[in-house]
Amino acid sequence: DLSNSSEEVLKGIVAITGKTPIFEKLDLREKESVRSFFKKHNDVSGVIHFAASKAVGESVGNPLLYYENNIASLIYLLQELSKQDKANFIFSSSCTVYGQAEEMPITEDAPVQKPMSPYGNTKKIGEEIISDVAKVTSVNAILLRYFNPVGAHPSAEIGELPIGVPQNLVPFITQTGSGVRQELSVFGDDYPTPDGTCIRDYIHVVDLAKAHVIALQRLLNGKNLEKIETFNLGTGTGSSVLEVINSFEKMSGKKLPYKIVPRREGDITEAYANTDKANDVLGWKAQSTLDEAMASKWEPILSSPI
Ligand SMILES: CC(=O)N[C@H]1[C@@H](OP(=O)(O)OP(=O)(O)OC[C@H]2O[C@@H](n3ccc(=O)[nH]c3=O)[C@H](O)[C@@H]2O)O[C@H](CO)[C@H](O)[C@@H]1O
Repeated sequence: DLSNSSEEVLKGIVAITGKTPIFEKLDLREKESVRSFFKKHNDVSGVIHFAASKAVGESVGNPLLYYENNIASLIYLLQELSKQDKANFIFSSSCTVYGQAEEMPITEDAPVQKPMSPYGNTKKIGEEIISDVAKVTSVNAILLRYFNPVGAHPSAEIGELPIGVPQNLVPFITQTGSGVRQELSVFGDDYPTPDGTCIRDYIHVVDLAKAHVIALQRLLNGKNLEKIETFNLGTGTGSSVLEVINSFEKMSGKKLPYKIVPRREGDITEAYANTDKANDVLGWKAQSTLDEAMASKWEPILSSPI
């Protein structure tokens, strides 16, 4: 889900633990390979689980791919982890579990709703599986509900480079800005928001990555820890689609060709986070503004080979 920040997370883990992570390719959908990995490495102190698919549209067309990739792999991991005396698990969840929340900003206590897509449903089901397992096993888990991750690492070595036509707003903007795409479509300007376009909470991937390092530290430290904890990871600020476009134009100095088209099915009007719990309990706060995220060095990423 967040492969573009895993390098940052790994660097953080090295800094915290002083240990070099083991790099090993592993197919989590293969129960036997998960089992043999844990047999070989019986001293795994924590797992951050990023290995999931995240394209909403693709999940509607191929739900079983999503249930296998996202749910089967999670079950195999938890089966092995729960055999350990002590196990720490961090899950990439999503604000999609809130659906269209009634109140903004959204707190972690807001009711979870059945998501509109199989992708979203894998996040909701994933959270439920982890909670059930954590209640009766050695597994301690932190569920991180990401809002909308954007931006790239300053090294420009990691960033978002979707294969094919991007479905998400920011990669579509950067590709339009660089001329790969001719024009951006804005999905609806008749929403009940100040400028009529949808509102989201865009969080810089590096801020998001740092939250994982802190969450892992919290699990390893174990102080005042509950078996299962949930945190919103957002900036706390909502931005409309037109505001994101304006920010990109300001930071890149490029004019972005766009047209207003009808609403995209399944989009909610607005979602932005109340981040008090993450601020207070994790001691984490997003540092980057939308402008800083939009100023990410995305050009080298776009021109790099897939
Ligand atoms: C409901 C749902 O499952 N949401 C997922 C989707 O969030 P979102 O649907 O919020 O992310 P997105 O980047 O696809 O869209 C953000 C906003 O931009 C608008 N837009 C998007 C593309 C475009 O070409 N033109 C345009 O106007 C869109 O209508 C929305 O209002 O993807 C995210 C991945 O980063 C997360 O996985 C979210 O869980």
